[in-house]
Amino acid sequence: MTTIEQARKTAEGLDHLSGFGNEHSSEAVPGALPIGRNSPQRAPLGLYAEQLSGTAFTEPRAHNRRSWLYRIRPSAAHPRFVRTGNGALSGAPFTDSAPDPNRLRWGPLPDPPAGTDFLDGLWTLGGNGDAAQRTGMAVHLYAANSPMTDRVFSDADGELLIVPERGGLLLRTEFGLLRADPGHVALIPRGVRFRVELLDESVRGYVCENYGRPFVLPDLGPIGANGLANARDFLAPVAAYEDGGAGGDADRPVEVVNKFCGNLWRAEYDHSPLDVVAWHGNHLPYVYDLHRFNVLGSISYDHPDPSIFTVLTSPSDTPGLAGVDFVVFAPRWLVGEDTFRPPYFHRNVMSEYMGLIEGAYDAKAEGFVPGGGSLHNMMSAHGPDRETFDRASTAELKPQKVDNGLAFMFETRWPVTATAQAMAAGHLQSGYDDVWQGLERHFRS
Ligand SMILES: O=C(O)Cc1cc(O)ccc1O
Ligand SMILES: [Fe+2]
Repeated sequence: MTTIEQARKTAEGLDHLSGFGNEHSSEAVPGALPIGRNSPQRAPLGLYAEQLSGTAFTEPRAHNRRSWLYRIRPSAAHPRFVRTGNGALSGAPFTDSAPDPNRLRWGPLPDPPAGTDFLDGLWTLGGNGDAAQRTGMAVHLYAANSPMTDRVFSDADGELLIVPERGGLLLRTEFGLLRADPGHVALIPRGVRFRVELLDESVRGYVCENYGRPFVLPDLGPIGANGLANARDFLAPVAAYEDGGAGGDADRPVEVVNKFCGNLWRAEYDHSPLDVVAWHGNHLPYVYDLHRFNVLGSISYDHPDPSIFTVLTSPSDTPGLAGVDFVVFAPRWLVGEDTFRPPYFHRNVMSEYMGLIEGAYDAKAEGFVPGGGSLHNMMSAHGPDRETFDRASTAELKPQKVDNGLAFMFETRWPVTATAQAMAAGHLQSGYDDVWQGLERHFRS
């Protein structure tokens, strides 16, 4: 069997635990989870007990995130980390180019050389804030064609929201296995070790690295108790562990790569750190199928603000102001009467990075393609391109199903500074401004 066939077989029919932010528990071996306490004098089955804290010990109960891991070796048993190359990955603060008020748009990342795994295939587009201050976010793209073999990654800087666009991923995490196909998203919490295997020859997608408060479901206010992303559709893994070196083979060392304050550090372990036999807690990885999103919208007139499409939000200290929102433009009906139905022209104090998972987006006739992305920074004027404006201004307003695409947005409170590599990239499109050329003067006084 090829490694892809093996990964596909493993990814078939994985068990899950459903719910968002829940206190879940799971054991891969019966009896591995202590009952009634976290730190018994001797943990069951000779395991080591270890707490992983995603929030300060003292944060309010409603925000508090931590998990208890029962593992073959404690995480503390590791050699010294040394700096390794960052590749095309970088972290906030982003200072290698000036924040740019122009509308920017990129085509997809070029295919990487053979043998590129998920970690080597990460390419930073830009971001804001400061990883060391635990504020802001980064936008990364990835393109890979090889599984992570004998190596594991963890990000101390933030949680990783992975948005596959091409090809499926099998994520082997400390908490167990998850699969993420295009149209699904996966979240790896801060500090959780994981390895990415591929379910297809070539994979590509987007990553939002969130340095700030962990993503939560948005409040629903007058919407009521249900709707948007429903909590029960978020799936955490069940416990699964590796015993020994890489792939369970004691003689194969494992490279553990840790992203810390923007840089990559590596250490060679003599065992896999994915050796958690049981766990309980709420600092957990999960997957979510974007097709499950319950899209709400206007059933009378006008185009609602896209905040109504928020899947996950990372709150700031200011109520209603997100460090970053993850927003999805999923298939939906448009029925607004006397309404310009596509996204309106606007200037926004928030900065908008958009990507396309499949198909097309209703504000752009051409040029915004799957795997590509656009950046409309703080106060930059944007909206429908000329072709879309002309079409939608004269369209017959019968009920219309928009079901030819899946787009998303990382909307953030601070301007996104693109990296120098993103500003110099061959796939940065020139002439993006032209999509708004030819919007004629129609004024009659
Ligand atoms: O710019 C965009 O395409 C995203 C967007 C969509 C929408 O429906 C309303 C506002 C907005 O910023
Ligand atoms: Fe916008």
